[in-house]
Amino acid sequence: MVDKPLLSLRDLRKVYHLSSGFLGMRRQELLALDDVSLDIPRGTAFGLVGESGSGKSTLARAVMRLLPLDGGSIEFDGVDLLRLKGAELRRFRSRIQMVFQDPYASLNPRMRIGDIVGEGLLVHGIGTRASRRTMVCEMLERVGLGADVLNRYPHQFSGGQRQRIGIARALVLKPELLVCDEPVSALDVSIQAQILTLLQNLSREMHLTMLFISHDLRVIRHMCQSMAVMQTGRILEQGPVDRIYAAPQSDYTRALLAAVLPHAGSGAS
Ligand SMILES: Nc1ncnc2c1ncn2[C@@H]1O[C@H](COP(=O)(O)OP(=O)(O)OP(=O)(O)O)[C@@H](O)[C@H]1O
Repeated sequence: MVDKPLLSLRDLRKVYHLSSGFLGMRRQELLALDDVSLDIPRGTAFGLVGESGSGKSTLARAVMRLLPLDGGSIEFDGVDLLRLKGAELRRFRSRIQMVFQDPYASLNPRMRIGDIVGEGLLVHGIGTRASRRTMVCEMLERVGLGADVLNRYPHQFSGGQRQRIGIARALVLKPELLVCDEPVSALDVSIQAQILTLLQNLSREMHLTMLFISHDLRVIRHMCQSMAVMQTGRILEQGPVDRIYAAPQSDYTRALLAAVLPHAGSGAS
């Protein structure tokens, strides 16, 4: 029997309303998600690629329930996420966590690392003060940082280390779904592979399901089993990564592939 997907998106629709002209009198609409549907099986990584402005971050924010939608449904572990409110929604929030693109902007500069990583545990009322500290130290160790960082501040760390802190903050809650929105694109190339390997290892050890957003097709191929290609709010094609790399269906995907992998999809292996 095939497992039900952990995450199922059906016909997601998001319209941004933009004001322009004199006193913002002219209203324009931008369709950022245009009937987006996809399924992510439990324990797999699903890649989302597309150029800047194609709607990837909008999709991520919608899954995190950080943004109201204009249509569609989000089912997580068989539950309609868009219907949840209050305490029920808070419970679900700990099961879906996010790693952000910019480790400089996404960590509060005035908070100590121990408090940043432990904040989710506190908010969700998990553990005692002492057990939260233990969980935070263990998680920091798993991302390659020692307990000596607990009382330090984000500015004392490099970009790669800050992203490790962002990963620890997300994973200390032991989520089932991890949404990674361009988690390495703000980092030096030399650091990117280390962070991707860390995410891969933790994902395996913690049985994570991942929605992995990137504009870099090489990163998607490295990390994901299936993928979708987005353009102007629509999914152009989706399927197993190997199939899309070997036989892209759309000209847009072919062009994206040709830009980074000159031999992909050309029939050559
Ligand atoms: N808050 C907002 N208000 C109005 N328009 C927005 C808002 N957020 C995003 N947009 C627009 O919606 C479209 C999709 O943006 P989104 O950030 O989701 O794309 P993206 O694929 O993640 O791009 P990037 O890779 O640059 O982050 C873009 O045209 C963007 O300008």
